Amino acid sequence: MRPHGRSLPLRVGTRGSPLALWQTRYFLRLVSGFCPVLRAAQAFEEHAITTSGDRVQDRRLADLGGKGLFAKEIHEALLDRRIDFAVHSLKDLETELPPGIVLACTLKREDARDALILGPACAGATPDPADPWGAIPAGAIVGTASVRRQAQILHARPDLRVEVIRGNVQTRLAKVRAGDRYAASLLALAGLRRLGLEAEAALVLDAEAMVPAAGQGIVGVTVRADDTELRELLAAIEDPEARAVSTAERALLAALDGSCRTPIGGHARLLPDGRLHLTGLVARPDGSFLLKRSLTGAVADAARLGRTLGEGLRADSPADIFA
Ligand SMILES: NCc1[nH]cc(CCC(=O)O)c1CC(=O)O
Repeated sequence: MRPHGRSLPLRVGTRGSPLALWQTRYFLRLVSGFCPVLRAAQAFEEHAITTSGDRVQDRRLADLGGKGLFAKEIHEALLDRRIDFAVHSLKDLETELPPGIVLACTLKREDARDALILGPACAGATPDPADPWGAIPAGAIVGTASVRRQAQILHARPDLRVEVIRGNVQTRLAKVRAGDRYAASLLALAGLRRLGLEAEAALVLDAEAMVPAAGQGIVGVTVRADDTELRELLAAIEDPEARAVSTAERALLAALDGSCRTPIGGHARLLPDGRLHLTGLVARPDGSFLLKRSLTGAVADAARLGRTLGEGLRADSPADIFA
């Protein structure tokens, strides 16, 4: 397959962080491996785009009401035809895309789990998978900007304090290592692996102990809905398993319709028998309420599975969570 009559280079939009650029190059390797015309040195042009989310320094995205803050400027560039497609961390991409933009493909998932990062205050403690929080001293500060991680930590360890930590993966690791504020933090194992920083993880948290975010570890590519040529090309490199699990997870998220202030987790996996197993979590940010449930169903029903689980979780959560 080749993009007929298309002028090269194809322009790919991405955020500018080291992880975003890694993901973009990974995607470009995949497409060019599939399409010989795109193997030429000048076939692609990277457009690093600073998003509103990147400008947020010290606040929680939740406090800015910001769904889609990491993608707004990228969507605009796509609709304005300044780029041809865009590469995203799926977990940062809102469930409802702007009209005219589609999620054209999802790439093979990297590990979806969160990793525990321990600073000098936890030195000497040997992390125990059976008691993942045991290595963190009583009353210590855990740095995270994610209400999902915050709620699950505080539910397990109400004595801990959570403070916002921001910046890209490397910045956050440096802040924990400095040891002057945060005793520990949590990061997606996927990001650490892709940046060659997996050794920074003291422990990988089981997806049941710390339910990951919907789409975590999956790279998604968006294009204009009317760009049939690129949609076809991208469909060819789609990973069907990543599509199935992300469809279930994103339908769960959409059904819960939480704001960014609502701690929500969603994680699906394929069972050996080929069915889809989806776990969903809803909580209060302070961890005083936490509801976690799972459902199993057919891959063909991924969206319905997510919606059903989401609606059930919503119905059985106290009203203040969705207020
Ligand atoms: N919100 C930031 C973000 N978006 C995607 C990843 C990691 C990579 C991924 O989940 O695909 C991260 C960092 C983190 O949560 O540690």
